[in-house]
Amino acid sequence: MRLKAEHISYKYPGGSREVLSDVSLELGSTDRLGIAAPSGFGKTTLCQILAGCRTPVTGRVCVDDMPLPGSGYCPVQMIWQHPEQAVNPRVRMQAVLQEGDSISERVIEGLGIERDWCNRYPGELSGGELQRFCIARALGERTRFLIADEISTMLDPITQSQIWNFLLAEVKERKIGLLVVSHDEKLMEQVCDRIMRL
Ligand SMILES: Nc1ncnc2c1ncn2[C@@H]1O[C@H](COP(=O)(O)OP(=O)(O)OP(=O)(O)O)[C@@H](O)[C@H]1O
Repeated sequence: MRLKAEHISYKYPGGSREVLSDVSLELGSTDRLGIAAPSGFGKTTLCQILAGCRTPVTGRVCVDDMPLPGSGYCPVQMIWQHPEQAVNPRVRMQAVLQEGDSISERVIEGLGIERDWCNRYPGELSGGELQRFCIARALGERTRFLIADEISTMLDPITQSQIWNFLLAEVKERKIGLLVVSHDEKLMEQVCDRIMRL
């Protein structure tokens, strides 16, 4: 499968400048692409457009030449930088996990999610524990492309390497195309097979 973004431009409503201007990229099922750029260059905005969370002003995003679905499960899933902003604070973690597609036990275990965490609310977990749930939620069975936007910035080095080791094995096994945004150049060199600079 192939994720394609063609000639994407974006300007926030009321904004004075274009945040993205004529950006194109392609991602195959076994690719691991890094996106590097200074702060404010539109990396998060681009991730949101690729995952169908934001509509570009011009250009289009397709999977195998078909536009992203307007409803139902999106094959392009995004993991957000701040997990506490990506979950409903009023629902227990078990329900958060069930928001997307079905999630295999292998994913739950591989991410080190403990059973009793599932009965807690988001505010009763650490940032790192919460991010594991967000990663699991993005790895539903129908996920074909994964967009990881600064997902490990808040994690300690050991947790960071556990999570990346699991993620890399998972995307390889399931042939999920991976797009990684990070300011950590060393991490990107280790995780990605090519890096695009905006
Ligand atoms: N909802 C919004 N409304 C208006 N402007 C926004 C909005 N969200 C982001 N911006 C602006 O768009 C620009 C790009 O933001 P974005 O978060 O995509 O950049 P980024 O490259 O991911 O930055 P960072 O590396 O700091 O996370 C910034 O100048 C930001 O202020």
